[in-house]
Amino acid sequence: MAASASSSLISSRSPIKLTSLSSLRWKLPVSVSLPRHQRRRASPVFVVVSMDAKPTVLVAEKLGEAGLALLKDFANVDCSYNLSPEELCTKISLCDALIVRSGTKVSREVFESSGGRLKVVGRAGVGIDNVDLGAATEHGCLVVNAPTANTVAAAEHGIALLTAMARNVAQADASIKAGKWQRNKYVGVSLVGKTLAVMGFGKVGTEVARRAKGLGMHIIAHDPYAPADRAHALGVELVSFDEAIKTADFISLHMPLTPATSKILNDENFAKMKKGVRIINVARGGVIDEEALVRALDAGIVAQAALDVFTVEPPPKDSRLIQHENVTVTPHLGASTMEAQEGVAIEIAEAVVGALRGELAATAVNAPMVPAEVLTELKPYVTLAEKLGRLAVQLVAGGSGVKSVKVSYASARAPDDLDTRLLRAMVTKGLIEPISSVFVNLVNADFTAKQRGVRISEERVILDGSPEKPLETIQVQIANVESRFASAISESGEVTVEGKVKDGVPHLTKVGAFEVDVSLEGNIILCRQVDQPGMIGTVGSILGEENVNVSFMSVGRIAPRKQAVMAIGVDEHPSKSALKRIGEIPAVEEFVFLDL
Ligand SMILES: NC(=O)c1ccc[n+]([C@@H]2O[C@H](COP(=O)([O-])OP(=O)(O)OC[C@H]3O[C@@H](n4cnc5c(N)ncnc54)[C@H](O)[C@@H]3O)[C@@H](O)[C@H]2O)c1
Ligand SMILES: O=C(O)[C@H](O)COP(=O)(O)O
Repeated sequence: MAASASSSLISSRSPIKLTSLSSLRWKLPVSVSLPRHQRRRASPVFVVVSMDAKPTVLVAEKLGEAGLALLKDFANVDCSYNLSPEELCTKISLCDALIVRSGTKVSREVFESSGGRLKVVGRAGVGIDNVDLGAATEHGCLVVNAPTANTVAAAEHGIALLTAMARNVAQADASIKAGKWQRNKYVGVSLVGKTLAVMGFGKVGTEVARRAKGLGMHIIAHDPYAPADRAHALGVELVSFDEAIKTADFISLHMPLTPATSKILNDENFAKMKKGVRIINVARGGVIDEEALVRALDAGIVAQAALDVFTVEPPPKDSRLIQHENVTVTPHLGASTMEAQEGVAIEIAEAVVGALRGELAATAVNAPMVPAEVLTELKPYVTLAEKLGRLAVQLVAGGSGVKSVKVSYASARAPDDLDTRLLRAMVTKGLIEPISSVFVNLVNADFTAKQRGVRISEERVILDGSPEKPLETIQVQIANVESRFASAISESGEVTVEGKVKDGVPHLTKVGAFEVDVSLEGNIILCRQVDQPGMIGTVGSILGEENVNVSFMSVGRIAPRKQAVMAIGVDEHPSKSALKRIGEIPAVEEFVFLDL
């Protein structure tokens, strides 16, 4: 049954070993062939597709052969290049994954057109500004990228543009091919001793700095998020944005395109630069206001620019910027070396195949990343969290809207040592999936809860003792609702369930004020009765007669011969008549069947 399959998770960006988590894959299909209710029960926290049928991967831009071979071993691969937006939207409903470079816009329409089938978008490169991340998250679609394989290629291209620009290589080449010999016109500038400002001291920026140092340049860098010690280790000084652009002879751009960096080089900032500054851009065209750059070139503030990327790609043929004689351009070639493209193809193919298999995604862009060792430890608690969510919501009476949920984690660990994002996502999944048609995973859990107006707060209860286990108990409480099983309401008025992990197996240990102990491996019947001899036998025999296997029974009572709650774990779904017979036992005051 579904409960035997566990959940698949997401990890940190650092390379990780997945073997210990391979058992986390869901075996049940989530493909279109299954009835909806079964699909919901089988849906993992993270991904993805049927392990029975081959998934389909649409490769929408050219990808290196080694990557294609990896994909073909696992999936049906449809290589369709140069699709129009309409064609992409039509095809996508038949695809489980999509792989693109920077030339394909993966817009909201693409996610909407996929009808929920698209589960992974792989960006074969770094920049994900062509993917609508918000829409991906809302649709529970994981976005992965290949952030490392083209770093050196981009840095080398930056240096190529820097040196070619300084010595007018492109212009002189065009001139000589036009039959001219203009030695005086193409006198260049030297690099040694000049100041280069690296804007964005990430992977590419760092490699550019390293190489430019070898050319004898003085390097400064601006990056609000880069650690100063990494810069110092390379002999690079981190400075403010203004200081960087005011003092540099050369400015090389290496930041992502974000709302904060969009058109960051504009009229106002060009006016602050040294007259005769030279600009290199191998990041994204949109970080420069291109019209302002033309004005700065015309005014002589910017002596030269070397650009690999443009706001619109390809740029209009008659663009003044492209045609400007002091501008050197290449058609977004930064990542285009044989080596980088093979590397990127392998990196993205591995990420996409892994994600489709339900393994950890080390390069997830739109999901919280939880380190692999934390995941291994949290695995049984992840299942517990989902089951408690499922139980709690089924205890709510129809018509009561679930709006306010509190999840309490009791642990001897220091709060910083326990990452609860994954557990919160799983409680959310458990709460929402039984009452909706939404597929909830780690990618879209917070969004889905917010969209449905469910506020999930978290509380840490710090326990004394040794913090060997990550958690002692997880408690889920739903406030301001009525319950189908009155005994599930705690003294403080919330539907309350609590559980713990025993020998690696999740157990329900509390319902309302009643302590019980039942393994959360099958389904559960909760009965409130007057505590008296023979009750376990009576209920057990009814279930036996109805061919329902009882896996666990536990009774929690207020006091002997007073009210008690019996929790019965059952392997099968009892028939209506079995449940009716239990309800008719005179001592039974209320009962509920809970589907896990
Ligand atoms: N031309 C190409 O073919 C090509 C190839 C590879 C990468 N790129 C582009 O280069 C850029 C850098 O890639 P990367 O792999 O080094 O990414 P990265 O994430 O490793 O580095 C980006 C750095 O920019 C910094 N940053 C963010 N906001 C900033 C701001 N407002 N000011 C200054 N710095 C800021 C970040 O802190 C980070 O350190 C990206 O835009 C990427 O798309 C282009
Ligand atoms: O962000 C990147 O990785 C580069 O811009 C490369 O883009 P490309 O894959 O379209 O060459």
